[in-house]
Amino acid sequence: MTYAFSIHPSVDNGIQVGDEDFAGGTLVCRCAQDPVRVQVDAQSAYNHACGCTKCWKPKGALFSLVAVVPRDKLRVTEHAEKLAVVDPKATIQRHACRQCGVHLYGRIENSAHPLYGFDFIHTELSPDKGWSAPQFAAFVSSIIESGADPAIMGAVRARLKALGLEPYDCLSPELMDMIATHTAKASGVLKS
Ligand SMILES: N[C@@H](CCC(=O)N[C@@H](CS)C(=O)NCC(=O)O)C(=O)O
Ligand SMILES: [Zn+2]
Ligand SMILES: [Zn+2]
Repeated sequence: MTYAFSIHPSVDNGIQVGDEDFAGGTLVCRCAQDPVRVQVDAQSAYNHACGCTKCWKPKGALFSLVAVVPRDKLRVTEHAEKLAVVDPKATIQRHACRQCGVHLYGRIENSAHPLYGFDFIHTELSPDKGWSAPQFAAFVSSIIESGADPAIMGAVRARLKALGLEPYDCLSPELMDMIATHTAKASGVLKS
């Protein structure tokens, strides 16, 4: 079966399973010369497709693939001088290569944020194999904000389901519950 759209090149032909024993690798930007390199000393978690307008997507893809790692397990090892924050006002500070445009990592600097401590990465930027597989699709309706025809949404959701990526219009229930629990504890509604 061929489709008129690409969810993402890493999943269009089926999803590769992750390796339980994988413990991290390198992310490399797309510059032919002097690429930015980021060392991640952890397996990724919560890997998912994100349809929002802010997450970096390869050309032609409707979705980004984005995962998290602990922020203390990520460090820029080469050409940090090429990085710039895409939108300094955003919750997630996305550090992109000014030359080739890919986002090397996103970081939350507000320590009160429910997802503080997670850095956001795109494992497709790594030559290493074994990163955790995408599990669900988030912010699916948001692809319309990037120009997707609303008429294809039924087909997009059906394709995501067929790939095993349950579509949600915000984050997955597990993550939404985690965020709400953090908020309820911060306000005192729940005991911490
Ligand atoms: N509909 C909006 C949704 C943006 C959004 O809320 N993105 C989520 C998923 S990445 C988020 O957590 N954003 C925080 C941020 O971008 O800093 C869009 O597509 O721009
Ligand atoms: Zn680059
Ligand atoms: Zn996103």
